[in-house]
Amino acid sequence: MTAAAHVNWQPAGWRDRPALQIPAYGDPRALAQVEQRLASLPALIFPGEISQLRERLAAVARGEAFLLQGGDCAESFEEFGHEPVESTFRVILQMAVVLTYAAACPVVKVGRIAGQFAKPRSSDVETIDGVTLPSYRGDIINASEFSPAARHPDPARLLTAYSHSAATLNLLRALAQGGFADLHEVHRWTADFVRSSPQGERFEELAERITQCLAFMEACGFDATRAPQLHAVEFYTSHEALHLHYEEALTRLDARQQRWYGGSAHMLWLGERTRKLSGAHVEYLRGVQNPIGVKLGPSATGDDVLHLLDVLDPDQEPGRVVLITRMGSDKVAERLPPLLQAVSRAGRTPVWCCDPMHGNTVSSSTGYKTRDFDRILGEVRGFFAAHAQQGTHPGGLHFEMTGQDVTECRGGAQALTDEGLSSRYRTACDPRLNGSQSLELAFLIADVLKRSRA
Ligand SMILES: O=C[C@H](O)[C@H](O)COP(=O)(O)O
Ligand SMILES: C=C(OP(=O)(O)O)C(=O)O
Repeated sequence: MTAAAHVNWQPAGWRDRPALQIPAYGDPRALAQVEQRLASLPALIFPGEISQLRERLAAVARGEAFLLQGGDCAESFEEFGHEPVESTFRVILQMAVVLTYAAACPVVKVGRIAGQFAKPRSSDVETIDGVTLPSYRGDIINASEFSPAARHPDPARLLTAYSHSAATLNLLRALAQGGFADLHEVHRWTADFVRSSPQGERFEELAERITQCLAFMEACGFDATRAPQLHAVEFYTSHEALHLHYEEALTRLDARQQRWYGGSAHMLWLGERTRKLSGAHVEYLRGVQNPIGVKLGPSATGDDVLHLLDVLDPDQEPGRVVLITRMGSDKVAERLPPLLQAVSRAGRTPVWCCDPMHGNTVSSSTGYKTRDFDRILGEVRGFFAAHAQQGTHPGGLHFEMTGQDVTECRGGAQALTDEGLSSRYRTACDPRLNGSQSLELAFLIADVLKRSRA
């Protein structure tokens, strides 16, 4: 958006629009105090980083790079600590290495992390054994425990979300820049529980080839100390911009460019349930400079997408919008091509990204929300096939995943079944791929990506 366009935009402008999925707070004064406090704290990210990510995404849109976005469905205050952050970071690194090696193209790494605390829900209430309470909406709003006190929206949680995000980001910056992500350390990235699995062994072979390549190049005189790309990675954060009180309070004006930016994450996305043109979420997101993701489910039409692009990206800026399609494995072949055609015909070149998680959620016979590994892979294959047919660029993938050894999605080489789900089902909301399933998927997708780029 040009600087002039901001004349008609203010961070609080969303308040005049219907704001879906944000609960009413019982004590508006307490909420306002928290907002004031947040507004006085430093932004978590800086405008230069946003510009850099926009450049990287522009390369993805041109077909010169690939986007990998992944992380928790919902981050949790209780599970917070070094281990969950490091394990997710290392699996994203592993997946990125697998994809980079196969497709010989740079992978832009974006975590659903350091702020993914608000969840849109299908129903406002949950009923258990005849008791009805407000739904759990993510730790920034209420707690998942099923009691009236826990489900009450508490404004103090916004401050906790901010401090958890700041600490997570601090760790991510250290992991990305401080030696852990050095390509010479590639052998150390595999978690113990994955190491002896077929995908762990396959990764070890790849790591060995990379190590040999580095040794060969260094023997030929290549000075690795002068190649910063080998020693550190760029890692960006993202979350759904759902809780607009939080987002507004962290919005800052970049004095140099006279443009607003969202200071809570590098990339923000608009959810499938809040993408109505006249709604508060679109109004907020149109005014910030961050790259904007837009979730598109099976009901989205070509016109819906074009109208959203007109509002969110009126100047057709490279790297501004990432269209994240989540159709379901059974619908992707029918629903995706009309969107690709409409957008191409309009001469638009957004990043196209596939979220194979949210259209593939089912209930297990044992009462858990789950997703099947094969259907996840099926949607990814359908995404690549639709792009190949339409001549558009399949730019990236978006996963709900964790580096930990959870049992939330069925299938994969681990052959998790309904009965196995209960042993380590820990998600606060939707089922995630575990570290082993994520790596397995990366190897399978690497083959598809390689063919698509060839
Ligand atoms: O992550 C996405 C949504 O918040 C989630 O799928 C909603 O789940 P629900 O349908 O159980 O509310
Ligand atoms: C809520 C999410 O997705 P969607 O808006 O696609 O349902 C999500 O990615 O957390």
